[in-house]
Amino acid sequence: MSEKKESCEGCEGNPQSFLEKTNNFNSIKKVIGVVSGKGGVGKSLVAAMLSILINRKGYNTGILDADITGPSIPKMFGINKKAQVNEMGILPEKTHNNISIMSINLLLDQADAPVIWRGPLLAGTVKQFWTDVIWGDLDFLFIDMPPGTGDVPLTVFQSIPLDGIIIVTSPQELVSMIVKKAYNMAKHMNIPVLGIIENMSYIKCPNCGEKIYLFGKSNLRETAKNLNLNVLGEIPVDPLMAQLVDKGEFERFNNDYLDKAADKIENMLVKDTDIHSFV
Ligand SMILES: Nc1ncnc2c1ncn2[C@@H]1O[C@H](COP(=O)(O)OP(=O)(O)OP(=O)(O)O)[C@@H](O)[C@H]1O
Repeated sequence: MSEKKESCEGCEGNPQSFLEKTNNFNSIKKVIGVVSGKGGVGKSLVAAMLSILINRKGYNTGILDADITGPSIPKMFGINKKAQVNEMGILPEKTHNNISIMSINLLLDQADAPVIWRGPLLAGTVKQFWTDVIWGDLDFLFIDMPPGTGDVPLTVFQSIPLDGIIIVTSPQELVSMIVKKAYNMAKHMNIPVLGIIENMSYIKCPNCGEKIYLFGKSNLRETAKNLNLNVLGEIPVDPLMAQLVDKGEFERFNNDYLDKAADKIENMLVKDTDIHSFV
């Protein structure tokens, strides 16, 4: 009879954890990743909208811009200062309404300099934003994840303890397997998927208010149902939002597209991660 040995670290029974600890100055209650299967679908816009809405509810909020090669968070908030670094770590910049922000653009001498780095360096930088940034006390930290499902997002998934992810998609994207890839990646890593947000779902006719589905009606709900996911919101193409982004005044946006999503995220804290409250 073979003797049953205790599983060691790395064995199936006890998979090795690559999770990194954040520094001792930080107390972060909930960490939420905002992901997309590919670039340009509005992931940064959604991460910023959710952070602003949660901040408006009175919670201490931060945004970790993990999109190192395409950082857009500081520009949306009109931040172009350089982050301060001291012997304790890196200090995030604050927006007008006190949202803490860290992005590679706050560390580069020139914000428009391209970051031509290989995967391990990109992933290492994101890890540092978790381990070396002095976020302090945060109720929610939103991570604008690197797009796609390559090695950089994978490392982020492995090294930062995410309480959940939100998948951002656009109508055309849903017909492909891209959403499923992001979903499967999270599932593989045992990270709860809080739901899907569809961006650029429609435009509203400025005269009669009719919704025009530029790409045809999407199969968002069907896809969500198949994957047993919540639809957390649908955002139209909204020129007012684009203008505020360009002016660096995104904190002033005024619409209710993601109000329900923000309520559900707030519930995570109230009900202490009862993830089932999402379903
Ligand atoms: N619903 C919308 N209405 C108007 N403009 C939008 C909308 N969604 C996104 N945009 C604009 O499209 C551009 C790309 O959006 P965003 O940076 O959020 O995409 P992303 O998925 O984060 O891109 P990447 O992955 O390449 O960083 C931005 O200029 C943003 O202001």
